[in-house]
Amino acid sequence: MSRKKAAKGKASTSSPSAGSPTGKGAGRTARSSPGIVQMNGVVHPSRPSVSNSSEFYDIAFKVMLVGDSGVGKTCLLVRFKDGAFLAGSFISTVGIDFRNKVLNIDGVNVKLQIWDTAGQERFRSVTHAYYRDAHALLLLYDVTNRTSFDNIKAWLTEIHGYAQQDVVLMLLGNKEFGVPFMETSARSGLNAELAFTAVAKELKHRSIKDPSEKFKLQEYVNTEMKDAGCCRS
Ligand SMILES: Nc1nc2c(ncn2[C@@H]2O[C@H](COP(=O)(O)OP(=O)(O)OP(=O)(O)O)[C@@H](O)[C@H]2O)c(=O)[nH]1
Repeated sequence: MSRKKAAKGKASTSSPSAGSPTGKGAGRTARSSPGIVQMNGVVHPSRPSVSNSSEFYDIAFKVMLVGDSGVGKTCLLVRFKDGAFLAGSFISTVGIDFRNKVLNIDGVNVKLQIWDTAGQERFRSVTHAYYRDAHALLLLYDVTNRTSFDNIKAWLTEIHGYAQQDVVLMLLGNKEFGVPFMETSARSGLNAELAFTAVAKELKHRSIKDPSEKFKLQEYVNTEMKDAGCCRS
C-alpha cells in the first residue's frame, strides 16, 4: 500500500470539488484554529492531495458533522483534534470548515478529513453540496435541547436526500432511529476519540474489504464503552 501525506486543512463554501474560498472564517475568526488553512480540491483515497504536513496516511475519508446549530459540532471536533474544550461564548460556524486527523487503525494510517458544517438553516444550501462526497456522517443533537432531538428526523431526511446511500452514519447523543449511537461530551472528552475512531475503523474495513476481518460498528462502540467503564445502557 502506498503511503500518502496528509493535507493540512481546507475549507470551501460552494462545493467540495469546486474548491472556492471558505465563508466560515469570517464568522468564526475567534475559533479558526491554527490547524485550519485554505486549499483547493478534495482529498480522496484515489486522489491524494499534495501536502505540507508531516503526517503520512494510507487511506483517506471525508467525515461530515451535521446537526442543529449549537449542538456542539465544532467543540467535538476540536476536542477530538486538539484534546481541548472550546470554552467561552458561542460563535456559530459560517458555511463550512474542516480539520484533518490521521488515526492508526490496526496498523493502517487512516486520514479523516472532518468537515464541520454550520447548523444554521441559512447555510443549508452550502452544506448540501458536501453530502455527496462524504464517506461518513456524524449527526449530533444536544441532550439538553429537546428541539435539537426533535429535528433529528428532519436531518435524517436531509441525509437520505443528499448523501450516498452507503454512507456510514452515526448518531451522537441519541438512542433511537436505528443507527449506531453514543453520547459524547466535548467538555469532558467523553467518547470524542471513540466516535471518530469507530467511524475510521468502519471506513477502513469497508475500503480494504478483508474477508477475514469482521467489524461491526455498534458492537465495537459498545465494547469500547464497556472497556472504558462506561455505565450507560
Ligand atoms: N457543557 C457543554 N457545553 C458544550 C459541549 N459542547 C459544546 N458546548 C457548548 O455549546 C455551544 C455550541 O457549541 P458549538 O460546538 O459551537 O456548536 P455547533 O454545533 O458547532 O454550532 P454551529 O456552528 O452554529 O452549527 C458552545 O457554547 C459550547 O461551549 C459539551 O459537551 N458540554
